[in-house]
Amino acid sequence: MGRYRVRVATGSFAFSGSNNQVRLWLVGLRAEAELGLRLRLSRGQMEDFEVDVSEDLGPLLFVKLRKTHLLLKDAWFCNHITVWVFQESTEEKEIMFPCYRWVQGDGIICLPEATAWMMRNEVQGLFQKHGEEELEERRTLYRWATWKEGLPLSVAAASEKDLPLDVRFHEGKKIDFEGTLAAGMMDIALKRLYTLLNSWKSLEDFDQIFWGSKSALAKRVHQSWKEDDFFGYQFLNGVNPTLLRRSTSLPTRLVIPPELEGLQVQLERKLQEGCLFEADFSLLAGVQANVIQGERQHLAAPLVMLKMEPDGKLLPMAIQLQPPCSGSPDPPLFLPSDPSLTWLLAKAWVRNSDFQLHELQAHLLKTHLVAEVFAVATMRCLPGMHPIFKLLIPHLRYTLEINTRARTKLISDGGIFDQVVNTGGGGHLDVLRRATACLTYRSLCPPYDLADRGLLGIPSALYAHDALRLWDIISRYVQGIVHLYYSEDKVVQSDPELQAWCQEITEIGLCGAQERGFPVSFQSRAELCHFVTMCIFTCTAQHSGINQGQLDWYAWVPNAPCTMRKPPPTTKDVTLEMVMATLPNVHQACLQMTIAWHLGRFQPDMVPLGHHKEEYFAGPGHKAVLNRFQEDLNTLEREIVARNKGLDLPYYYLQPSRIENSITI
Ligand SMILES: CC/C=C\C/C=C\C/C=C\C/C=C\C/C=C\C/C=C\CCC(=O)O
Ligand SMILES: [Fe+2]
Repeated sequence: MGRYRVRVATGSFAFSGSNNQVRLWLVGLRAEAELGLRLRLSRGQMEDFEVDVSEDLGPLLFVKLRKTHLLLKDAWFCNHITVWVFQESTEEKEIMFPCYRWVQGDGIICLPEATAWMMRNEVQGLFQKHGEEELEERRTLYRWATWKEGLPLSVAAASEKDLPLDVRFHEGKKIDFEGTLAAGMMDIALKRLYTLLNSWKSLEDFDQIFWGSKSALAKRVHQSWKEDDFFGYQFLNGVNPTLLRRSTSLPTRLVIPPELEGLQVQLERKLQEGCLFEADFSLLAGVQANVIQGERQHLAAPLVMLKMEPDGKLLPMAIQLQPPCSGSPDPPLFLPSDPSLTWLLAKAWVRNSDFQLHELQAHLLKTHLVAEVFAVATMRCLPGMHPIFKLLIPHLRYTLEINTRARTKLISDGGIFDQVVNTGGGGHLDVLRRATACLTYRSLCPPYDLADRGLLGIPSALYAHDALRLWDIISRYVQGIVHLYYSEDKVVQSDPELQAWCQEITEIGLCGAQERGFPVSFQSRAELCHFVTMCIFTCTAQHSGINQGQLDWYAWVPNAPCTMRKPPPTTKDVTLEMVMATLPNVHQACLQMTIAWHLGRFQPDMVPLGHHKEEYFAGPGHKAVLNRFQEDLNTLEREIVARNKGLDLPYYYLQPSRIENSITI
């Protein structure tokens, strides 16, 4: 009683095709019919068929798929099924059934049509029921686990092999990821061999391992790392732009000895002028340092005071390496006027502390682990036809696998942190715990975070500028989509799946983060938009801003030493021997360079922000919103490129074409 054209689209990456047979059914409101097609599921191909169906199916609701095999199971990646219904008046009506999943095993997969969510209360509750069944299954596939107490929950998986195929790396990504690591290990072997024959006594000796692939900015770091303005610059626009604050008073931990009265006066003057800034690493105070191959490493918890010059340069004025401690003499203040090696070592200590807070707090916790909570909650709470699922899923690609790998190779017992980082051996977990305990909702939202840190309206604060622009662009995109589906606040309030998702993130995934400003429900469209903007910003722009700099700023090891092998200086007598005995040894330095390159380099299969190919939504409204998003991103791209042309040091981590659509590395 009807004629249909059916298109079956197979994914285009390796192994997407399949030799197995797939059976297809069209499911309408009144009846369903098997199509009896013989599909050739070739990678990257679309196959079209015309079929006649004798029953009256009524309006089409679902397509059902079932893969069967004789001997060999061969998973198939289905992009989507599209059906055109021939109407009486030859006009065709197109109906989309997005899939973008692996079809494995011989279970039935049921794809609701793309606009199902709008009709969930109609068609006899069939969509509703489908959504409930889907969630029931997903809740068994994606379970929460406590990897370590005091950290956000993670996905239950002992290794990446335990993860569902749909969230695993595709073959190309896996080969690239594992291949570059292997190549990096070869590099290390060669460098160690080479340095065996040479001495390791002066800072220039680090040149012996400073070869292989490195960026132009890394070479500039090599050249300029000792300069004070270069040191200051990194707090604004380096690998970790998240710590600096404008001072509102002199920090209480800053004890200025009477002989430095002049410094006190200067600090107070800068404070009054609004040009005084601070970077406080107190979170590291008292953290146990690692023991690497029997040698105790050391940690500091510095405070750096900086002033901003009229030309926008940020210059360090004083460094206190440890907080004062009752019963001990006051910690010394290191100054730019100190002997040059003394000052250099004090700055190196700050850079080492920044490495810890950057990697553990800004990078791992505030992008990777938080994004994982969004990912698991999304899989558990939002059915595939839910608009927020469709909006977020492209921004969650590969995150569960990269994080699972981090838990088994990077921050695990015996992992990279234990091997070469001074917080390793458990201290790193304490830092993560402390950072989790003070993680606020505001700190994940640049308009608030930058205001709280007093960093608005500073022309030389390029991260801040670009982050705000991106926040606005993402926010407009989110609002565009949300307003298509939520006509008023009441629709938000009465969406039980959405409310459960919010609650699951805050109360379960983030372990009771409502105390730190995270919402447990959404009362309005605006609250929903703000939260979803935060999710997308975190998974895209923020991660790119924090991740890419590893390549540039961590390749020249003295600029950001992964460990310190001697205690922080307590006097100003510093020799070159002390500096070299403190900085990482050859092996530690080599491993840092390799991992920084591995994690910071451009990802070959990267999808730029807003340019995913999957089409989960149907209809012109959504297309227009997405086009607008892409145009806004292009405009920002041009602005940043033009700005950077005039800069001595370009800032490109938040250039839209370099921002990945999700956390994949
Ligand atoms: C110099 C960089 C040193 C440490 C990097 C620290 C934190 C990075 C934070 C998040 C990165 C997330 C995931 C990366 C996961 C695994 C790759 C790392 C090492 C793999 C080593 C291996 O597989 O043998
Ligand atoms: Fe990362």
